[in-house]
Amino acid sequence: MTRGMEAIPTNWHEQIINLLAERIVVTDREGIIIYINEAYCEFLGTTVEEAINRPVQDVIENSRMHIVAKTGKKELAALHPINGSEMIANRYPLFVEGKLVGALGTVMFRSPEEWRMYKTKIQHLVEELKYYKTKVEKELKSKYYFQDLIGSSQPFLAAKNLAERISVSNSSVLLIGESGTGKELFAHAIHNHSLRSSLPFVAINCASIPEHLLESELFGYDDGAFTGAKKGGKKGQFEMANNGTLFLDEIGDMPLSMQSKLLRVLQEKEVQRVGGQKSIPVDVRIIAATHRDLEKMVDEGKFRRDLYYRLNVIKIEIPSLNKRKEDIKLISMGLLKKLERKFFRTGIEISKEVEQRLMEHSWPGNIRELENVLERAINVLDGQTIEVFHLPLYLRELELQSSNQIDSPVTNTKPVEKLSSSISPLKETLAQVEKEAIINALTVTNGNKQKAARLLEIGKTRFYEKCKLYDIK
Ligand SMILES: Nc1ncnc2c1ncn2[C@@H]1O[C@H](COP(=O)(O)OP(=O)(O)OP(=O)(O)O)[C@@H](O)[C@H]1O
Repeated sequence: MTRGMEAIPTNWHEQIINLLAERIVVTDREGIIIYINEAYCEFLGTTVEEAINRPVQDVIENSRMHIVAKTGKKELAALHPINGSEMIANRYPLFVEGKLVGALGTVMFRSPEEWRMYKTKIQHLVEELKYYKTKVEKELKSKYYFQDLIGSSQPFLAAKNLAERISVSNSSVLLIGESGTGKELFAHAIHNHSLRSSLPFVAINCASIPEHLLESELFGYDDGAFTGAKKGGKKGQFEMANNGTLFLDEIGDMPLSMQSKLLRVLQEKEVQRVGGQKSIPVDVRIIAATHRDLEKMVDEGKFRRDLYYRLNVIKIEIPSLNKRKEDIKLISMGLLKKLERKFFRTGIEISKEVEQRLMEHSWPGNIRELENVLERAINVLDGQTIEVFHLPLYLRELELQSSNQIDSPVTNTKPVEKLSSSISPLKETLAQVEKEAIINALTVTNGNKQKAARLLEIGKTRFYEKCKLYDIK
């Protein structure tokens, strides 16, 4: 029995070829057309007789067939403008007995209508893909640069200069600083200044992920690793950050069991997905951050010493805002510019008295708190100048060191009756102060209860109880 092409009668060949691709052209190595079908010629407004034996670029506008016939490199699904339409062309080199002899070209769509129909069908898929691509790019891209880090005080510049200098190295970085001092901003800037800047920057907050999910978040999981696991498994943050930077925020809050697993990955430079057998190599630069005293935690057995040494290759301490008060004005100006863009406003200023209050407050929530204070002020501001009455209560009632605006008990001249009427039972006053402190802490932390509890230095459970007591949502 005959098998293969020999079984097909020769006079069928042309029809079969034409059915496979309505427009087809074949050239020799020099790009001279040796075959072109009628459909193609009709579309080009020529005839087979006129086209044969002519250089392909003289017959088909924008053709690259002569190039493929020379390079031997195929070009698939290339956009090819012909007669004002964008056709999709495939160009293949032809090899006979291992020798490049010419090229074969096909046009994938038989008419612009056909292309349009197809295009409509795939258009929404393309748009969906574009949407997810931008989303992923945004999430995996670091947003801040060193020029976004405002401050000219000596301790801040020392931290910033050190961070800039060590950006290019691959060593692990440990950022230490109170909440809201800009640790995340530093991490972004270091990545953006490094050789990995065009590669992913993945940030993970170790405190905000429930302990039982942290492992699969970091290392991913394989198909069927646990009930509810996504089909086909899921990449972990280590794999997502491959070749780039992984920012482990709040590393001090990582449970001890996870610390050992993290250490293993850092030592072996490979991850194993939850429920998986395979080791996946990863090349990731680690930037870790915490507001906690890791050395003390190590001494207390709450943080692994070996992991601490591994992370603490380059330590950068970011000064808290009250240690660089000379930066407050500059930072406020920078934040106002940012907020003006957000609120579509211009020319906002702060009054001298507000400036003084900003200088005298202790800023437990650091720059995040300052940002929230200014944002709140803009929200209630009708004119251009932020005045004291635009500030939150705790700043309005701040006792100024260098002014006599608020009467001190010694110089107080209010009548006794007036004074006694303003005095409430101690229990009530204390409750009021407690309530305000909680509200302020929540303002400073953008409503993050865990962080607020930390600022107030009370446990989470007590914090929640107090919120319930004072009806704070
Ligand atoms: N030097 C700076 N110049 C301008 N803005 C800053 C600076 N540092 C921090 N910020 C702003 O302050 C806010 C808090 O910064 P960031 O989130 O980086 O702090 P953090 O130390 O990581 O806080 P946390 O420990 O609570 O996560 C952000 O909105 C950031 O834009």
